[in-house]
Amino acid sequence: MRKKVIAGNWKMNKVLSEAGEFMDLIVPKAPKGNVEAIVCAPFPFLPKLVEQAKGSEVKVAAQNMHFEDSGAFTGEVSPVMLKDLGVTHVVLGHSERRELFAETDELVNKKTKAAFAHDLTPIVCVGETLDQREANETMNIVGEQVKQAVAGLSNEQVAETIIAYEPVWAIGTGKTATSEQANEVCTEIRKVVAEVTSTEIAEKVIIQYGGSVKPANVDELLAQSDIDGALVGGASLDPESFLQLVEAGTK
Ligand SMILES: O=C[C@H](O)COP(=O)(O)O
Repeated sequence: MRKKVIAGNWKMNKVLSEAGEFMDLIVPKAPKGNVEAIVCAPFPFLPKLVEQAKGSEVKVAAQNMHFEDSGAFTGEVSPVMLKDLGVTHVVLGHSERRELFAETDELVNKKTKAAFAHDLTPIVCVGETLDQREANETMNIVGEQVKQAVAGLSNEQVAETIIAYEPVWAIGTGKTATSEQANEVCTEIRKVVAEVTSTEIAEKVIIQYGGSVKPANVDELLAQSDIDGALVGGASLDPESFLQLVEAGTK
């Protein structure tokens, strides 16, 4: 049975003291077992959060990174730096990065390869816009994003990649995809992964759903056959709410 992975993506929120208080609250209470809790925090908080998470099963992720190891890339953060800090995961190709910072599938692929080169687990985000859904393009768009993100990876690396399906129209809008809609696309993603690797590999891949996930709807989403977790924005900012979401992953 695949484990459940609940990742809280804080986006550009909190200050260092608030981040520290959050970790103080969740680290001792986070449930163990077949669920993984990941906090995806802004870069300046990462060293402190990694320190606070030490000895626990809570993992700390970055929300982005550059694909090069080092160099003249003002304002960027490299995979080498993240690894050195003790970060274990990195969110790549979030729709806000794609939309607001012009990230392409090709760039996401370079970053995904760089993550594996430095032993970081990528959480690769894919998802369609409302226009694309209404034009019946969801499966093509999402399938293509997945194929391009994992192009050139070994089967073992694909098996280790976490894929987060986040319909853009459901992010921060309060509009959750129905659990059936979400599962339909997650099932398609697993099919695409099987096409480019094998059924065995596809069965191992963790596929999260993201988009207005909250304690009130998480159980139904996690009960779906191909949804193995959640990438949560707004509802991950409050420690009690985040703990409830992680707890839901143990059921
Ligand atoms: O990375 C998280 C997603 O963008 C979902 O955000 P949300 O839960 O605030 O809709």
